[in-house]
Amino acid sequence: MSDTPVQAAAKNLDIKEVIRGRRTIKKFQEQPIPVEKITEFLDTAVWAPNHKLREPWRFLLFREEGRQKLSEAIAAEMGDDNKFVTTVLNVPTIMLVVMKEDPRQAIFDEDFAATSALVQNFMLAAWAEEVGTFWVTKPFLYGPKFRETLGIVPGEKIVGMLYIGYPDVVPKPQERTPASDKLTVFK
Ligand SMILES: Cc1cc2nc3c(=O)[nH]c(=O)nc-3n(C[C@H](O)[C@H](O)[C@H](O)COP(=O)(O)O)c2cc1C
Repeated sequence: MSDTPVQAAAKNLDIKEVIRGRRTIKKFQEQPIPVEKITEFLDTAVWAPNHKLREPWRFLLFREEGRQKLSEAIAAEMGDDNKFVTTVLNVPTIMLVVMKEDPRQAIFDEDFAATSALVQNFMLAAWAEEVGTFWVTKPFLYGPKFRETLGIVPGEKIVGMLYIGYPDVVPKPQERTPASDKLTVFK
């Protein structure tokens, strides 16, 4: 059984510290994250709220030689001299988060929100174990040749490409606007 909030606090798992401390990591150490670790983070991430428990997501993971396939997909869409063709060969682990697109707008929106919550859960679960992530969105993720090469079919949306690895450089935080500046309270 999971810990109660009081038990979790006793173990010193400070969720606020993890949320505030997480940074987008762009420079990684070379060694890849074991697949078992990624699966562990995902098994935490899938506890994201999702309406009717549709669990509208699936995942494609690229590591070691498998990164070649992702590089090929980018080249198929963008040509060989695009910088991402080589960038993805140097990132230790990359994951595409794919969502099923419901034709009904309201359900699409719910599923997109749920999948985004899953991505944040994943990044926090990883950060809590000193694993860094970078959520990347680029136009080629929408390209038909890129998608076809990877078997992503019409009716599926790529919500994000995540770079994953042990951080080499952790950037300084960029301060956030206090929420109270954007808060309207009706009382
Ligand atoms: C949906 C999404 C897409 C993003 N795409 C990019 C991107 O393509 N390039 C980039 O440099 N950062 C991207 N980011 C990361 C943000 O730039 C980053 O979260 C922001 O600068 C704050 O830094 P922090 O995550 O370290 O707090 C993306 C973030 C989100 C949520």
